[in-house]
Amino acid sequence: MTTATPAYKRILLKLSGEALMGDDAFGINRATIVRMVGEVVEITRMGVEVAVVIGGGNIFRGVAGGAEGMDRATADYMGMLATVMNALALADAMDKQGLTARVMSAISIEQVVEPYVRPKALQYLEEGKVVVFAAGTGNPFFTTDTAAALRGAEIGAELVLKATKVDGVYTADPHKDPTATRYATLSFDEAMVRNLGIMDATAFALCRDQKLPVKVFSIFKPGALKRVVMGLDEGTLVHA
Ligand SMILES: Nc1ncnc2c1ncn2[C@@H]1O[C@H](COP(=O)(O)OP(=O)(O)OP(=O)(O)O)[C@@H](O)[C@H]1O
Ligand SMILES: O=c1ccn([C@@H]2O[C@H](COP(=O)(O)O)[C@@H](O)[C@H]2O)c(=O)[nH]1
Repeated sequence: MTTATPAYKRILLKLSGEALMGDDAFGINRATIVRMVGEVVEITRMGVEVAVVIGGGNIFRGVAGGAEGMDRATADYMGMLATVMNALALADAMDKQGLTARVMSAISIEQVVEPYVRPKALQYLEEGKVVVFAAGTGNPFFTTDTAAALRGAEIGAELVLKATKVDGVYTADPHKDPTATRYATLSFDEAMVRNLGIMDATAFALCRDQKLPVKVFSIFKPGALKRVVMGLDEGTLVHA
């Protein structure tokens, strides 16, 4: 364990699936996942208990053409399965860097990964293992951001860290509007009223009701994850 004192004991890290692509058009970029896991290793060495919810955009958007015109719920199950693939890749990369990771799935595929059982997840976290939550909430019509809010509340995380491609919440999508400016902090109500597309309203509402703050930051900025965990000024804080 390093001497740096973290500001949080237990966190829920939401990793964007699209961030796993690195500069590739879809899929998982090996160097990118290795680098991201390296940052997770650093914060676990500080004694922080880490649970991860992984998105599926890197795989699911790659097959979205095939899902066009499909029944929405069926397409959503495909999306959830994509997150299981990402979770397996992430846990494998974690194991290779000396972390003990356990993947828990919200949908039952027991030959592949163990099912999500809350007391078991809590036990793993207390043992210092990283828990990777796969398959989102297990329900169609939701997102992995909502899964992050849900699991974060269930495990008693002190903060949800949304690790993404942008370095915070902007007045508009910065990829579409170059004049957009970044908030240092804002409330859940402001984020919902202004319809800021960084997270869906269901996720924001759940975090607001559970008084679970969210930090949005760039996973591409080296050291940013550690800075957030240290309580330093990084990204955007969304609060109740
Ligand atoms: N107001 C805003 N501030 C910042 N980013 C925004 C905003 N509105 C939309 N975005 C977009 O949201 C994206 C972040 O969402 P991200 O892709 O991480 O989410 P996701 O859909 O949860 O992940 P996944 O790739 O796993 O589906 C940014 O890349 C940015 O383009
Ligand atoms: O609880 C959930 C979580 C996800 N989905 C489906 O999976 C894809 C990928 O998740 P992202 O949050 O976009 O990374 C999502 O588009 C949904 O289709 C779901 O149905 N339920």
